Amino acid sequence: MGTRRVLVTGCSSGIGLAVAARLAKDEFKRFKVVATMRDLGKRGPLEQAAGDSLNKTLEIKQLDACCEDSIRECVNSLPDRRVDILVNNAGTGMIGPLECQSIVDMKELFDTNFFGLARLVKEVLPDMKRRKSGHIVVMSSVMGIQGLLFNDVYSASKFAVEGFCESLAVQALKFNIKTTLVEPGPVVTEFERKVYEDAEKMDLSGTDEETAKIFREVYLPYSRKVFASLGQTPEEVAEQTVEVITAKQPPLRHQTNRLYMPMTALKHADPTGRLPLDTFYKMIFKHDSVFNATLGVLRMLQKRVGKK
Ligand SMILES: NC(=O)C1=CN([C@@H]2O[C@H](COP(=O)(O)OP(=O)(O)OC[C@H]3O[C@@H](n4cnc5c(N)ncnc54)[C@H](OP(=O)(O)O)[C@@H]3O)[C@@H](O)[C@H]2O)C=CC1
Ligand SMILES: CC1=C(/C=C/C(C)=C/C=C/C(C)=C/C=O)C(C)(C)CCC1
Repeated sequence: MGTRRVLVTGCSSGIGLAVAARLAKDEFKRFKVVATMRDLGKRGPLEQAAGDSLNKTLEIKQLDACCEDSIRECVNSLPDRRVDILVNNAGTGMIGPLECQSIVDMKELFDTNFFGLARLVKEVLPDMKRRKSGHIVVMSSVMGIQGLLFNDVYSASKFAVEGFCESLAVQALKFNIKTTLVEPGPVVTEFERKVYEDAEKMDLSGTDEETAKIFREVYLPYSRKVFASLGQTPEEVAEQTVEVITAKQPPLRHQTNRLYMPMTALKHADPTGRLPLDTFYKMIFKHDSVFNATLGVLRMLQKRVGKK
């Protein structure tokens, strides 16, 4: 197989940056990376991470996932408009009590996380179909499989992403186009910094005192603990994304964090939904005993399997 052109979105930081740099530095030089970001003023960290590969196996282009014209302009600028692999990574987070979040902000989140994907796929799919080859790789989340309290809107956006890809994958396969949803658990990136910074500043006067207290005193500290104990690096997620891209038969879904898998497995273990609901309830509201015990078990597992 010759060199494959990979278009990655959201490369100014985090997972997108790590994926673009990792692909560009591939020891077998299998990829030509088109690393995109909406604000080229933020290209510094990627240029640094790309090192010698910059302007050789990696080029940086402007692309805003919320703007069809910018997507078209970027794809039109590529020889034959050819994108062999799309890594749809651009996305943002949002946490907090629903009553404190505006519909405008929710729509903005969906505009990036869901409609951004729809715009990108609409742009590259027809050419992939004509060529009868391609791979659509999408940065979803464990929250695309399973909701988490105070992540209602973010989780909904990732469920939308999952439904979209699962539906499209069947038709795509008919044209020899592969689809993969990469599903990371917590990853230590700007994403984490931004959501917690927003949460600290959040005006909680729109909700009742009990909910505000649960968010501030239970959810925030515990979820931060989860990031600290289970959080992966963007490089770990990038490594697994490359494995998915180079697999002979790429999976439809790939969870990157083995330590988070017991959580997502609950969903499939009980179709009534009671098991994950009751377990999460206990972990959160009876956290002193159950939550700490769970973290203890996960840490033990972590030592055994290595942090993956
Ligand atoms: N971090 C985590 O815990 C997890 C993250 N994910 C998913 O991984 C993906 C990457 O997130 P992560 O690397 O962690 O977070 P970062 O905040 O570090 O990176 C997000 C990237 O998306 C870009 N972006 C946001 N909006 C747009 C847009 N409209 N057009 C183009 N680019 C845009 C950001 O650009 P800019 O700098 O301009 O804002 C940035 O480059 C997201 O889809 C996220 O949902 C999934 C599971 C866990
Ligand atoms: C609070 C809490 C949890 C937190 C999970 C977190 C914080 C997951 C974050 C995932 C992210 C950030 C995905 C991004 O797409 C658990 C472990 C489910 C157990 C129940 C209590």
